Amino acid sequence: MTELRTLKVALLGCGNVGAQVARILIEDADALAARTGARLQLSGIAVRNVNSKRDVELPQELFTTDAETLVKDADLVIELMGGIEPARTLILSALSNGACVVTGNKALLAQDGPTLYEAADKAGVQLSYEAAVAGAIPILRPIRDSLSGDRITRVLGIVNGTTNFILDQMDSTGAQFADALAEAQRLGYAEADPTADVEGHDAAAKAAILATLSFHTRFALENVHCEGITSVSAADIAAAKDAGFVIKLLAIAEKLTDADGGEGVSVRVHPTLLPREHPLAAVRGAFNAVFIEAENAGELMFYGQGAGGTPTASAVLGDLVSAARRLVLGGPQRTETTTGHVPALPIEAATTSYYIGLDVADQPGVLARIAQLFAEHGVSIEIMRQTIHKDAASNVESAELRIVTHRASEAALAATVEAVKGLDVINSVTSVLRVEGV
Ligand SMILES: NC(=O)C1=CN([C@@H]2O[C@H](COP(=O)(O)OP(=O)(O)OC[C@H]3O[C@@H](n4cnc5c(N)ncnc54)[C@H](OP(=O)(O)O)[C@@H]3O)[C@@H](O)[C@H]2O)C=CC1
Ligand SMILES: N[C@@H](CC=O)C(=O)O
Repeated sequence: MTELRTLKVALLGCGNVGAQVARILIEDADALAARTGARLQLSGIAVRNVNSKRDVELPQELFTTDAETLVKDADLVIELMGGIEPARTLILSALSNGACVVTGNKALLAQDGPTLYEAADKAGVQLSYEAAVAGAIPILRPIRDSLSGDRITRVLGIVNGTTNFILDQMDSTGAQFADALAEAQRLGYAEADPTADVEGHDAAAKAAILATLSFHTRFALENVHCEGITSVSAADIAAAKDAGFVIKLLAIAEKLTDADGGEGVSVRVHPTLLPREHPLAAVRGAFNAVFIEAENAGELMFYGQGAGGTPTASAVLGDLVSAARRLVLGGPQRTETTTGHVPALPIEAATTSYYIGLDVADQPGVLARIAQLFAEHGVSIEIMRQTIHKDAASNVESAELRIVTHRASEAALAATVEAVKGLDVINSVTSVLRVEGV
């Protein structure tokens, strides 16, 4: 039997994901060699502190704090440190040395992707990042390869496991936000700084990557309208539940055509109400799901574990085997193709349905006045439901009004809400949330 070639693999980071990647590289070495046609030898693991306790028991001699030297001698580099620096410099150094790089670092890709893609192209090596979007779900390769002969028109997804876990816990068990976040951190779903999750920045980075691949045009983080879940209250969740909805943090990238036939792409992340029977409403815990609409394929849905060390390691290993196979077979490495030039649209260009909760005086003619105001602003009402409450102490009755609109522009909705607030019969506007799937 011919001796297999050995490829040296440098691992940068040994946290939630890195530790599982190291474990699989060691435990499944023979199977990976058989699939790759080369032995993937873990040559070292760069960390901040070589003495930290790890989730997995690994040979101590593999650990180093000298990432620069480790990278210089590698055929393949896996970056799982996170953050911008030193990850960026180490990846650029690896690429310029001719190593293929696998990363899960969506924050870096969304901030400085073009520099990295260009460096990979220039060096003729592969830069892969399946793990950067939706954890274990194979989503980037299907978009880039399987759908490359089609035209994607819309991508709609739950792409952050931490926020889906938090919203699901709040909805199903009545958990407090802080407790649910602490549990997501304990389970290894959250980013090192969980602000990136709860403020929507992690989902926005993923939305930029999805939009870039789907529309063959580079979209950066500043092209993504981003709202996180910190403003979603327990009362919003309860009201949504009562009205037959569930709140999810959605990432949306869709091609829009204006009245003059001009095309653009709206990329946005925000909390969204979904009817409980909608397929994305059934995505629980840290699971993710991505819907794709394409002109010829129609509707596709991808579902699986969106966060966590072991599921994410699966995506990293898939990229590693694929890059190693190319090294074994020879020939050019895959390069990025961003041949399109579709402009990014501001949030004002997006249209969506809205849920509006109002606390109103219980008086005759109130509903008609409100409906009239919506009509005057060009916002058409799909559902209007009223529930009467009586304050036990004062005996005063008030009405809770729940309105779901047809699709309207952000600008029309904002103007409507402002006008509604000015009506003397309105006690308060209790929620304004976007709605999909009605
Ligand atoms: N967790 C998840 O579910 C997912 C994470 N990702 C991405 O994967 C990457 C890794 O995530 P995760 O494993 O959760 O992160 P962790 O915070 O758990 O681990 C980070 C690792 O990188 C090391 N590290 C950090 N900074 C440095 C530095 N300056 N020099 C040397 N080593 C450093 C740390 O060393 P030490 O241990 O010594 O502190 C640690 O081992 C991130 O980019 C994340 O966004 C992608 C998909 C899912
Ligand atoms: N923090 C991220 C990890 C995976 O990308 C998430 O919660 O989805």
